[in-house]
Amino acid sequence: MMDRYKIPRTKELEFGGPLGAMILIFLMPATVFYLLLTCRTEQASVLNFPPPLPPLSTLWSPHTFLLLLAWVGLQAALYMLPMGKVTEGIVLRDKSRLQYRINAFHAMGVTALVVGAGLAAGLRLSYIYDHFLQLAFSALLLAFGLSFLLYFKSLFAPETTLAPGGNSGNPIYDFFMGHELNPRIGSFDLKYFCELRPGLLGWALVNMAMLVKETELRGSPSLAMLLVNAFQLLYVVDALWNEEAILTTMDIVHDGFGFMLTFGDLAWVPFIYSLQAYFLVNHPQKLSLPMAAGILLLNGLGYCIFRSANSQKNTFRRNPNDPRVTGLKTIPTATGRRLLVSGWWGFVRHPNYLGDLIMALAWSLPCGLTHVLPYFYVFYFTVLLIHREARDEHQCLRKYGLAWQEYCQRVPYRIFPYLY
Ligand SMILES: NC(=O)C1=CN([C@@H]2O[C@H](COP(=O)(O)OP(=O)(O)OC[C@H]3O[C@@H](n4cnc5c(N)ncnc54)[C@H](OP(=O)(O)O)[C@@H]3O)[C@@H](O)[C@H]2O)C=CC1
Ligand SMILES: CC(C)CCC[C@@H](C)[C@H]1CC=C2C3=C(CC[C@@]21C)[C@@]1(C)CC[C@H](O)C(C)(C)[C@@H]1CC3
Repeated sequence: MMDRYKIPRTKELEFGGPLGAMILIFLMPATVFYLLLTCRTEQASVLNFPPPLPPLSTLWSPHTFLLLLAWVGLQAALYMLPMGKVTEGIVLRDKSRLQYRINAFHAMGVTALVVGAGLAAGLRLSYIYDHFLQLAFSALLLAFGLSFLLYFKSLFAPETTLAPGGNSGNPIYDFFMGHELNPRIGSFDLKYFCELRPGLLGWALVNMAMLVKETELRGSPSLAMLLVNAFQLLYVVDALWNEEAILTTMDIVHDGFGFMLTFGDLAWVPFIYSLQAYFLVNHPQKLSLPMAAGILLLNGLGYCIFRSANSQKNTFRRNPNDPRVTGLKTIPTATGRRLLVSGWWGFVRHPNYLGDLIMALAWSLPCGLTHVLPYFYVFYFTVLLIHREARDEHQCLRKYGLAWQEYCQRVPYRIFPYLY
């Protein structure tokens, strides 16, 4: 009986299989340090030879490591507090459904109070800027440590709880992709916790620290820094407010919790997504008011597309008879679910990615046009979303077959209308 629910071996390997996974395990941390070190140089040029990595003895600091643990510990404690509602995730292969506490937005409120109280008591937020490399190194160690523990734990997990995308049988590949789908300690869901809280809130805190540092150095925050902080804070607040929506994302439904997501959540997001603010501390940019207004509009446009596309799909998936979506055209599929073919989802096949990419550009533009480095996020994110789109198409074709082919015919562009 249970055999029916066993997760089959992963046959189609992504990221170039075990070799690609091995390369990424080294490349992701190397990219973080390369970008942070280059960003600290006066020229901040990607054309220059990479600055040398400081000796390990200066990167490792027990104090910053403890601070990082305290931050993750605070977020874990807030996650466990009985505030907010409890909801169910999607139906799993063995027909069970896991329960999730929805309280990330509350956690953000309490975190703001804790940080505010700390500031009032004399806490120097610019400590984060001053110890940025040490903090990134601590996050790297934490991500490696957690990934090893997760892989070890997954070896004892029942076969029905493995991740469809991380069950190849190759230890390196499964370590990278994540062998277990929803690793939990009791009711504490490690992947769900890491996906939104320590990293996303950490990103917002890092940005704020950069703003404080800039103010300490130059007397007041620049318009460019204020825009970057405001745009990215909006994105973080939006993610926490719509916490329930991540329960249907590929990361929660398909991908295991391995090095890719552990490092992505705990190190890549807070230290790479904050690169624009880090750059602005030492490379001040003059931004005219009309330019700032243009960037503001661009971010507003991106956000509107991103939010309304995601909300349209989430509303439709939760209740296809909701009056907000009943006017939209759909295609029936053999699974009983329908596909939206008008509204945002009739414009391109991934309108939410389009909005996200427009915002990515708006986050980099305040850094001016003289440097490539602050545009790293735009390049990386374009590659990530094109790759993600291909993975999703593949899964949708398997799920919906002919109906998906009809959808692709009726909505020919994937992300960029008339381009791609
Ligand atoms: N900032 C960052 O680093 C990142 C941000 N993101 C953002 O996260 C958000 C979620 O992205 P992601 O999880 O990749 O995918 P999506 O939210 O786009 O979900 C894809 C799923 O939506 C459903 N779907 C696709 N087309 C239709 C349709 N026409 N009608 C109804 N349902 C449809 C399918 O699932 P089903 O039919 O089973 O419901 C498909 O698998 C996006 O806004 C993205 O930009 C993502 C990655 C990184
Ligand atoms: C560089 C590696 C090869 C890949 C690392 C990927 C991760 C950094 C991202 C994978 C999916 C993510 C999501 C978000 C952040 C980045 C990672 C973890 C997300 C939490 C950002 C906020 C959004 O509103 C969201 C929809 C909640 C995102 C979900 C996916």
